[in-house]
Amino acid sequence: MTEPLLSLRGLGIRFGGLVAVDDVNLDLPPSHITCVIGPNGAGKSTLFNLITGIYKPSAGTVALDGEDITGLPAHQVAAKGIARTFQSSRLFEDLPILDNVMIGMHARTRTGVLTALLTPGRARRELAGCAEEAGRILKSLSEALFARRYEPAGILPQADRRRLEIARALASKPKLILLDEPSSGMDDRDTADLMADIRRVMAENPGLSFLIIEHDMRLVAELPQDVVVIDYGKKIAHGKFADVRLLPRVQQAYLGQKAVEDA
Ligand SMILES: Nc1ncnc2c1ncn2[C@@H]1O[C@H](COP(=O)(O)OP(=O)(O)OP(=O)(O)O)[C@@H](O)[C@H]1O
Repeated sequence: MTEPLLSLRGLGIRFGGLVAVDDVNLDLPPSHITCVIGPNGAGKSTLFNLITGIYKPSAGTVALDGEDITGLPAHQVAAKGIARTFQSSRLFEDLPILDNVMIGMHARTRTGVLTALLTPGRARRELAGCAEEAGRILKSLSEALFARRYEPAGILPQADRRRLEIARALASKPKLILLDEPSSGMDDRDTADLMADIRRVMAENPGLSFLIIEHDMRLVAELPQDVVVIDYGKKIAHGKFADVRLLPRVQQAYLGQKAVEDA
């Protein structure tokens, strides 16, 4: 079997009396799309926060490409190769679209794009190189977004905001991208475009994997190779969506015990 890209062992965190993520073991291969599903409050976002160093685990380990990254602060996790987007959009609304992509490079540039953007005159050469690369990334994701690259990000509709966030994540040259509910607020057409974007990004970036929290079952049924189901902080299933959705434990998590008995 291929060496896992991401490997979680016994991962958990408690907030006072609440065990929000409980003893999660998970291996994700490279070049793979996995969706994380589960009822509201199951612990999906908390799992992302543990993987990306926003929370320090109470138990267990996180390894990327065989390297233990447990407990590293978020910026170091990003530099190791894990990028993410959030449930709510986190763009710099007043900055141009292109600059929003360049900010994604901050984790891996020597001077730091942020410093360079904020102190004109310094690190000009590095900044010019970054702008060129950011333009290339943007163009590969969307010609239309590239054409509007000097307009402020704040004017973009929801689907383009998501696209721009993915471009910004790509700018850090990640091995793994975590997307938190990327299709929220999208109609069917936007969701279909989003899936096409993700497939194209995968094809253009060999080895890159996605871990995606999603509630939209059309996307979950179509896009990932595998699905992980979380309930009350525990991983209760992992496999093909067609198989996982039939498991009584999964149906119970979504519908409740009574509905399963009545079905
Ligand atoms: N910083 C925190 N302090 C205390 N409790 C927290 C904290 N973060 C999350 N929780 C709790 O952990 C549990 C899991 O929350 P989480 O947001 O991870 O769920 P989720 O599966 O992402 O839900 P949703 O699908 O609604 O976004 C919830 O009961 C939540 O209230």
